[in-house]
Amino acid sequence: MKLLVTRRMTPAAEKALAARFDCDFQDVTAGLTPQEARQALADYDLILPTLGDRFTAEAFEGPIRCQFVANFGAGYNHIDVKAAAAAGVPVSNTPGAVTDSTADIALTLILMVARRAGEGERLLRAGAWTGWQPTQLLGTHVSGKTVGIIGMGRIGKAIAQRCHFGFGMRVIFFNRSPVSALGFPAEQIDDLHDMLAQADFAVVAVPGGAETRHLIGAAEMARLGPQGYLINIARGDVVEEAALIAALAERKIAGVGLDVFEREPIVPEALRAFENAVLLPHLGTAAEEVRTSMGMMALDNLIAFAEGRAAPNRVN
Ligand SMILES: NC(=O)C1=CN([C@@H]2O[C@H](COP(=O)(O)OP(=O)(O)OC[C@H]3O[C@@H](n4cnc5c(N)ncnc54)[C@H](O)[C@@H]3O)[C@@H](O)[C@H]2O)C=CC1
Ligand SMILES: O=CC(=O)O
Repeated sequence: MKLLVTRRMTPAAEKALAARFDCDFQDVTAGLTPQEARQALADYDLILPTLGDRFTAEAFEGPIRCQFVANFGAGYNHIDVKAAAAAGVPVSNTPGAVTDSTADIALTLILMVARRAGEGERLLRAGAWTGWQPTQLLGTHVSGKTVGIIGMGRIGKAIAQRCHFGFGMRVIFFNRSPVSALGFPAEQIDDLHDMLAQADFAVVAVPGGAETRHLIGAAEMARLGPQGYLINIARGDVVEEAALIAALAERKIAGVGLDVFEREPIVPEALRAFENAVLLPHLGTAAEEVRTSMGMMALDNLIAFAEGRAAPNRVN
């Protein structure tokens, strides 16, 4: 079967994919446009896409040869999975493989923004460090503070674990359905605004898509308050970027740590200008082993489909 892999993968993942399927590895950095996605659906039996490839409803409107789309990544908001199902194309993702590394990046952002690490490094690299001072670059102590997690799924739980066991933090969370048996103390709060008002660090870990678009806007940042930090490792458009820029300018929140942006790879100049904004280029899963595991998981789904078995991570 002919498989389109829309980006280059790790050598181990490419080797495993090429051993099983007739692969075209696209050596590009830009994602597929809806027109290119439509062409790919017409030309290939199988597709392994990733975020940035725009498999919109329009992409599924043309003639379709493709029988299975195995997304490389946990988030699949770039694929219209309802349109895919209507066109008879099953879609899978790679949950679990991404969990620990993405939780680690959330903790990286919490620590960097609270302890002003980016700001300190910029100062040092600029040759402006004059030596240790008792009152220089004073940040916020993370241990013992309250973390409020929005979306207590796989990644949310892994973040909560790290915060509880690693930093002795109080854990509170908001989730659309009840969550139990976490194995450590954590309080579910059903009102997002109430939860934000209690949080020192609010961490966004919900899936992207129409339901969560701009879930965090001006009103939510006002609830977090001038001592509160906002962290987003989920999808950029869950946080209303214009409202975030206004909140930072008006000092309505203490700072922000972002791994994701509304219009990646565009990061507004206004956002880049804030010293209290830590900005990472979507590094959540950027570790060799993790990207290989993601590739292997996508491959497992493709093999299951090709052998007539149920794909383990089907989402539609
Ligand atoms: N920065 C990065 O590199 C990465 C980002 N991600 C993003 O993280 C997201 C979450 O991943 P997982 O934890 O594996 O997913 P998951 O499906 O295990 O967890 C999502 C949680 O959010 C909750 N939820 C969904 N909609 C909600 C809403 N409207 N309000 C409140 N709660 C809601 C669900 O009930 C679930 O508990 C992915 O969909 C992806 O977009 C994932 C991996 C890496
Ligand atoms: O953003 C990455 C993903 O796996 O989703």
